[in-house]
Amino acid sequence: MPISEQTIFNSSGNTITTKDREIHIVGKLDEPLILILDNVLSHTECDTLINLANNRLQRAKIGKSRVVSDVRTSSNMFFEESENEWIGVIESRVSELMNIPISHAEPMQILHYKAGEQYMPHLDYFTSENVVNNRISTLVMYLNDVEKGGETYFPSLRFTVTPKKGRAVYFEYLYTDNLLNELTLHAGNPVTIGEKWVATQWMRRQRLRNT
Ligand SMILES: O=C(O)CCC(=O)C(=O)O
Ligand SMILES: [Fe+2]
Repeated sequence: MPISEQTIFNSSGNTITTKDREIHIVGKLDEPLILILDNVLSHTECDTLINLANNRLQRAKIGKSRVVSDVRTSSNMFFEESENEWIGVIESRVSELMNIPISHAEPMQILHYKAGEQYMPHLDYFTSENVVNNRISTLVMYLNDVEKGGETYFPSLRFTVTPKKGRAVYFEYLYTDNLLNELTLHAGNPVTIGEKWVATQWMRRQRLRNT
């Protein structure tokens, strides 16, 4: 199939050099564009994100805001915009990598899956009519190695990404051909052994932040 549509991400070459890091493209699907990127985060950054999130997840669990859903059985939390130096550094790297200004970024999400937990197939963009400022791209960053299971799976493409500490999977869904957008349907497979931590960054078409 000839490649026809323009992408947001400029993925030529094997490495992407951001201001503070050399990121490696270790796998790629052309259309819809899906990239597997290694060395997006250092191990120290992964550990720090997990530690910062861990306290807040535990607190969230006893709050009444915790809704039980079958679609996603994992627990989540969101960091405030650049709430500390770690988040600030990671957000600016991610914005440079995703080729979208940080003002278009949603708050970074942390997800924690225990053994048996999963995220059923879903699209990251909103499909209701008249959506303003929809999501356009996603970066899922793996914060730990998962002993078994927990892959990110694209069922329509039959494409699987194995979690690895510091690795990320990138995909975008701003195609004119909506079929390409729909092909980004994805799931977090059940974690079979161990646990799984990810950080998700979603980008919007237009500005979302005031800063
Ligand atoms: O956990 C995963 O592998 C996928 C996470 C995801 O789909 C999301 O955060 O939107
Ligand atoms: Fe998702």
